[in-house]
Amino acid sequence: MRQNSQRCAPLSAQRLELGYGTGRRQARRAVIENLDITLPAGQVTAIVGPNGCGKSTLLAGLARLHAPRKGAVHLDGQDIRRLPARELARRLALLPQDTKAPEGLTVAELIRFGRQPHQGFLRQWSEEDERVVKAALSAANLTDLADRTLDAMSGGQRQRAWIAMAIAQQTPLLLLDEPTSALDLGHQLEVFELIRNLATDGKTVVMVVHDLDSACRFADHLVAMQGGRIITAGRPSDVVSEDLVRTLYGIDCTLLSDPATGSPILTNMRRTRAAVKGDGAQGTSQRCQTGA
Ligand SMILES: Nc1ncnc2c1ncn2[C@@H]1O[C@H](COP(=O)(O)OP(=O)(O)OP(=O)(O)O)[C@@H](O)[C@H]1O
Repeated sequence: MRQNSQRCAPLSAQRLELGYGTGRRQARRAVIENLDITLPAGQVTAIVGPNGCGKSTLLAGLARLHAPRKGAVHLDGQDIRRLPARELARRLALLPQDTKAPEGLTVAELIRFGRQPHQGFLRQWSEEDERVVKAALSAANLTDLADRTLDAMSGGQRQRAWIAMAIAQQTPLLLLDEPTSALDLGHQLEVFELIRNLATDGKTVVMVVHDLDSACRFADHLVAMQGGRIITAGRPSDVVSEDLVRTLYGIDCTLLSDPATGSPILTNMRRTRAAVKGDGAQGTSQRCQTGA
């Protein structure tokens, strides 16, 4: 399941700096600073880290929603600033954390938007588009809800509809910001299995995830961020340690190995004394080995 090629790294960033605002209104402090990252092709990468450390900002920067203040993002070796918008949308899909759809839009209509990069003046809606939309509905287990309007659905159902739209875009690369945040345990598992299947089919998936156990179980590659920087990256079983959990979250824990999958799982969690006193995870931030 995890033997996919690393023949090329489709997405990477070099010395990336990202921040908010422009001109005089530009916030002085960058959110992401001097960051290098390479996302392994055909694999699932999970980006983890505490609230506000810059995960969503990084994902948006990788998808060209934020222009870098410094550095660059490369897709298959090309600077993404040079790619025409339609071409970028055929190669990379981003599912942001905050999604908004026009009132009254149905699930099927939303998913059809995913086909837009494949349409054109000479290329109208086709049977192939219809087949892809049906397959995306089925993959997200939404076939029975295809005609339901999004505003009449639960948060979890809506989240699956947006994932289906990203799937219908049929890009080799998917960037998913907290794709399971509104889902119950059963649907979380369903979405993570779907993500694994996408990687088995050769796609590269990058997801921001808060649940470290799920990140370890379903990702091949884990990137841990703190304060706008990557503090460690690699195979989950190589990089996740009790020290890392303490550094990131201000939590002491006992790390065990899942008897079924061998991936690290967190047990016996309690907040560190520093966290209880209000120092959060910051007091231990330098104790973890760095290196992305
Ligand atoms: N539109 C914005 N304008 C100004 N600052 C912003 C904006 N969006 C985010 N920030 C700031 O950038 C920093 C990183 O935010 P970001 O959303 O990337 O973090 P995150 O790691 O994804 O957080 P979370 O886990 O809570 O989703 C935070 O300090 C946040 O306040």
